[in-house]
Amino acid sequence: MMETRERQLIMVVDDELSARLLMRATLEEGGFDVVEAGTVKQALSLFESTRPDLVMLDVMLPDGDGVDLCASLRALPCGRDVPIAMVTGVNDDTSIQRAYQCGATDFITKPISWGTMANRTRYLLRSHMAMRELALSAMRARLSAKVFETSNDAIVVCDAQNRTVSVNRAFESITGYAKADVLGQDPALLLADVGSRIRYQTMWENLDAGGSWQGELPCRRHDGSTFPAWFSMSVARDAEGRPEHYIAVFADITERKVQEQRIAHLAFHDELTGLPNRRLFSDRLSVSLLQARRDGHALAVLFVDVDRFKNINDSLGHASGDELLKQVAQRLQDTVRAGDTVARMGGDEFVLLCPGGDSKAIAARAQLMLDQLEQPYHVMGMALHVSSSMGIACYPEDGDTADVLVRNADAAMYLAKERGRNNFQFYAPELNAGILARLKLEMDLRAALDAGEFELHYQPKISLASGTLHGVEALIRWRKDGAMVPPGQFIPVAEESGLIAAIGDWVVGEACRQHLAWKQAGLPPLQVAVNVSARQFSQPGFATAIGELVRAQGCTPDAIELELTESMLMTDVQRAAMTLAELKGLGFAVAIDDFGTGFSSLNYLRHFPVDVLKIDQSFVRELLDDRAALAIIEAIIALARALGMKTVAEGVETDAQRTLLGERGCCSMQGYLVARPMPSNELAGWVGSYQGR
Ligand SMILES: Nc1nc2c(ncn2[C@@H]2O[C@H](COP(=O)(O)O[C@H]3[C@@H](O)[C@H](n4cnc5c(=O)[nH]c(N)nc54)O[C@@H]3COP(=O)(O)O)[C@@H](O)[C@H]2O)c(=O)[nH]1
Repeated sequence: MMETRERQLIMVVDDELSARLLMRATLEEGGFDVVEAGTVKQALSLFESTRPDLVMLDVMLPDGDGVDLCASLRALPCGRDVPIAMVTGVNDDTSIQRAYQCGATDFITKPISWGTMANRTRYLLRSHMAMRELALSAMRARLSAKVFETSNDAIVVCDAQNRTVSVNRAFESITGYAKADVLGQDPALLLADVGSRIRYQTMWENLDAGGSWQGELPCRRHDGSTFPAWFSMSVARDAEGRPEHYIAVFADITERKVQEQRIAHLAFHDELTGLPNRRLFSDRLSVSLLQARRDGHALAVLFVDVDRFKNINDSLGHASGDELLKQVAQRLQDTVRAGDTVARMGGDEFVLLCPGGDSKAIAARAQLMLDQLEQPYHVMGMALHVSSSMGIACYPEDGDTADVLVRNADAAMYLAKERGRNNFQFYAPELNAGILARLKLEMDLRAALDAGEFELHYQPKISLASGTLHGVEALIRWRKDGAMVPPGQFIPVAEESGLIAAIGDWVVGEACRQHLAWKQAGLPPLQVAVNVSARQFSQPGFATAIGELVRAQGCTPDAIELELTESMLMTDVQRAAMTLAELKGLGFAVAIDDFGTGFSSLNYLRHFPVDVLKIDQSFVRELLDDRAALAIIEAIIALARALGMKTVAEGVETDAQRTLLGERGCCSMQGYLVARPMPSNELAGWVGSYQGR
């Protein structure tokens, strides 16, 4: 209210009208505005509505006591801070005493000196204002002192000559200096070294130019230990703009620096082993390549992969796997020379950068490393025998960028795996993308078998005459990274690499297990047909081995039908005939798959103890449109009949195909018309709902 008024407002409270009028006239003439009240009641209401800057209050009022009114005004929120002058008789000591207790500011004694009244009022207002400002600045000073003392940051105040005039408690605890040690001193005594003194100079230049500065300065404590400090410096100037005080606020940022360093370390290092990570390795390799190019030196990149690491991780747990990786990392570090870099690329893959050296020297070092890596590891109380494989790419012959060298070393590592693991291979340009993809697929296949990523799907086989279900064909599937890989994409690779033997054994074992499971679940006896690869069939002792495998599962061989192809039998007819005889002797059923597509000597066929000829789906597909296809099917059916064999038509997709096959005397069929291959858990439901059509 006061700010918006042009003249200060005085409230005069007196029961005598003449006294009020006189007071009004005097004050208005003296430059004030005046409001009047004659009673306590009027005074209270007028005070609240006008908020005067000063109150002149007579002690005697008709409806109460002026001293009580003073107390009531003070009790109002807007009355706490208004000067109240009591107008009283000279000898009224008791009233004066009481009035002071009730919050009166001053006294004007009667008879009133009207000539000095306006000046007296002005003085009253001014002194009240001064008192108020004094109280405010005292409060601010108390606050500043409190902030100064309780701040967690150290505060140093220096005079214009940069002599310390004040420090707070945080300064003492951070630096270990007592206040007495530093008063009058240049705070430069805190600086840790020459470097920080140079920065201190820069700080002064900035401070003089801009009035403030922020930055890091390494400092030394009283006990000689050092710490990084973050400073905020400012200048307080006098009215003429001359520096009066320099104020430095600083914090010990040791902890923050440790955290920052940790974060920076993590960005470039592997958390498990502490080795440089892919990013740092790539940086170092790029720098080394620049040097090698400039100096005409060679360098080698060695890619190391722990053999069968997944097995260890899966069987012994991740904690053991981690421990093993840490030990591998340590051994690699122990074998490299100063200037080499060992990094972890992720998983069980490590990579080394070895500047200089010819391929002979690199080979010797690679062998040394492999020897070290092959020594037993002691993990969680166990001795683990683990080897590693290594691929090497050299600059300049195998690439001249970091990416290419690492990629080629990786490719060479796959070759080392392919060549039996626990060896190193140099990159060769013949290791092109196609070969690499195949090598990778092969490695993945090995891992898939260990990881249980294969599953069997089953396709029902039904009698064409009765519609009854009499067996299923087991077809392998690979569940890789959530997607299903069809066998056509991996069986050929499994065959070439020899992995098919292990996969084939798994298929037979799984088929037996499932046959028994369905039997126990009350399903009709379902003979399971499994596909046998040429490589399996040609293995010496195949019949005995598969017989033992089936019995080991608790099955009899008649639960299994072995599907072979014509070409398998025709490669070495005599051997094939003997193996077939053995298989038959053990009780297995045998079918010739895809019959009619390969080269068969019908003469030999009569010596093969085979139960079923499977008519290839290529003939079935053409059956209705191509007379030749129908003729071949009729011939196969006739041949089978003559030799006492059954026939199964594959890939039947339409009713017309099924009808025609039935009319021509084919015994059984399988195909999408009846059911697609399905997982074992779906088959039980399918059997329940199958109507036998
Ligand atoms: N050595 C092993 N070989 C195996 C094994 N499991 C499968 N295979 C061989 O892979 C080839 C491809 O098999 P797949 O992709 O499973 O295809 C089979 C059927 O799904 C498919 N089929 C069945 N009915 C129909 C149909 O109505 N239409 C249509 N277009 N396709 C159909 O045909 C394939 C049957 O193959 P097969 O009876 O074996 O000739 C394949 O050559 C398999 O032999 C394995 O465990 N080991």
